[in-house]
Amino acid sequence: MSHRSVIFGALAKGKTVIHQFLLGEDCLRTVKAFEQMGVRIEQTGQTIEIESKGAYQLKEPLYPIDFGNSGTTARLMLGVLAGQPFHSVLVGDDSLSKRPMDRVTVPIQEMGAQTDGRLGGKFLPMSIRGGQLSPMTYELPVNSAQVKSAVLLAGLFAKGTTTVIEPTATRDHTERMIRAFGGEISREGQHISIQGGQELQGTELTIPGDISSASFFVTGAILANNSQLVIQGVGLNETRTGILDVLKQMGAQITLEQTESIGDEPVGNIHVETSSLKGITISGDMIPRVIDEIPLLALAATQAEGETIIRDAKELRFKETDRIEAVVQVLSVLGAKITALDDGMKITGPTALKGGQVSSYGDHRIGMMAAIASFITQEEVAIENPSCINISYPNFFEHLDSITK
Ligand SMILES: O=C(O)C1=C[C@@H](OP(=O)(O)O)[C@@H](O)[C@H](O)C1
Ligand SMILES: C=C(OP(=O)(O)O)C(=O)O
Repeated sequence: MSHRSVIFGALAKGKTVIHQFLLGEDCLRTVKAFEQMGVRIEQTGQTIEIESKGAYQLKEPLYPIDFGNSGTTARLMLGVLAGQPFHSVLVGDDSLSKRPMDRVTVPIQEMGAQTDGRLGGKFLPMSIRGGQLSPMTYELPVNSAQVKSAVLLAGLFAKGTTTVIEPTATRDHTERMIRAFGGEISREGQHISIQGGQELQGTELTIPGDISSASFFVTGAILANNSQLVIQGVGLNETRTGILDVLKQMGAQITLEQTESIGDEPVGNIHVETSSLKGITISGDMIPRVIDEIPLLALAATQAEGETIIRDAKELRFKETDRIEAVVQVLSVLGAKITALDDGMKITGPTALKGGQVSSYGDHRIGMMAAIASFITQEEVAIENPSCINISYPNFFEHLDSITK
């Protein structure tokens, strides 16, 4: 959510102040992107202050914008740049340069943006020249909040109403944030509509703790012996709490205490303790609600009684790395009984895990999953290239130390 708040703060007129708990590299990439377009942004500790003249006053960037490893930032920014009457170039790291961008360029081209990129226009490095956009109705061909958000962002610049049809609900932070910045967006069933030409207004907001980051410790506490943990101030938006629902279905002792709402987002404390798990099937509409937590669910499944089957999750193959292959490789090295399926994986448990040397595959979520696995392995787990964890969770090891002491 933090990169989204920077995007909306930069598009909104006036001053925006964002307070947050985690400041990942992906958020800082978004800050740099807008600085290159003339927006004044100051960061003091965990607070970001943005002073913007609004969405129509951005300047043409002189140099390529580097999105590093962040697919969300690159894709959402394609939606923003589609509405800008200038040329920009987008680049990323090795992983991002291999992730499909046509899922966003197809709809924004139809709205009127011109894009080109490597390998027939599908990959970064990519150039985009935006301008006057026409609205469209777009049915998402993949369950992706990133694509939904990019089309809605482009829709802010189109003349008329843009509608995204979402067959399966995906995270709705973009929609909630548009409202937090004074914009209007409506939802009727699977149709989400936005009127172009709205001017967003700067605001002050606090970003709740990220449930995907909290999930590492939730899973660790369930698997470790004799543990009890309370994680405070976590965002409990129901498009994101699938991990808690699935773990509970597997038998985990988790209770939630909603303490407040920050803006439109419910926030609360998660209480969790050591639990015995059983295998289940995870598929269908649940998948978008757990998409980033599937590596952790696979780890949990190695300790669950019986078979866990994860299906309908082919999107995992298009993340920072092919997360189906990466999870299967890492957990196999540690001794799990796990096999890859075309659109998921199958895990049989419980299996005692041994230690070993595993790769993070340059993927923050794989690196953190391996670190949590070490809670239950007989020997040490050595993780190659752990620095990728800074992408979403720079103080992960500090927090890990503090809860394991
Ligand atoms: O919109 C977002 O912030 C994200 C949406 C998800 O991607 P998709 O919706 O494309 O699957 C998720 O995997 C990604 O880490 C962040
Ligand atoms: C931030 C993530 O992904 P992306 O690179 O798609 O933004 C993620 O996997 O949590």
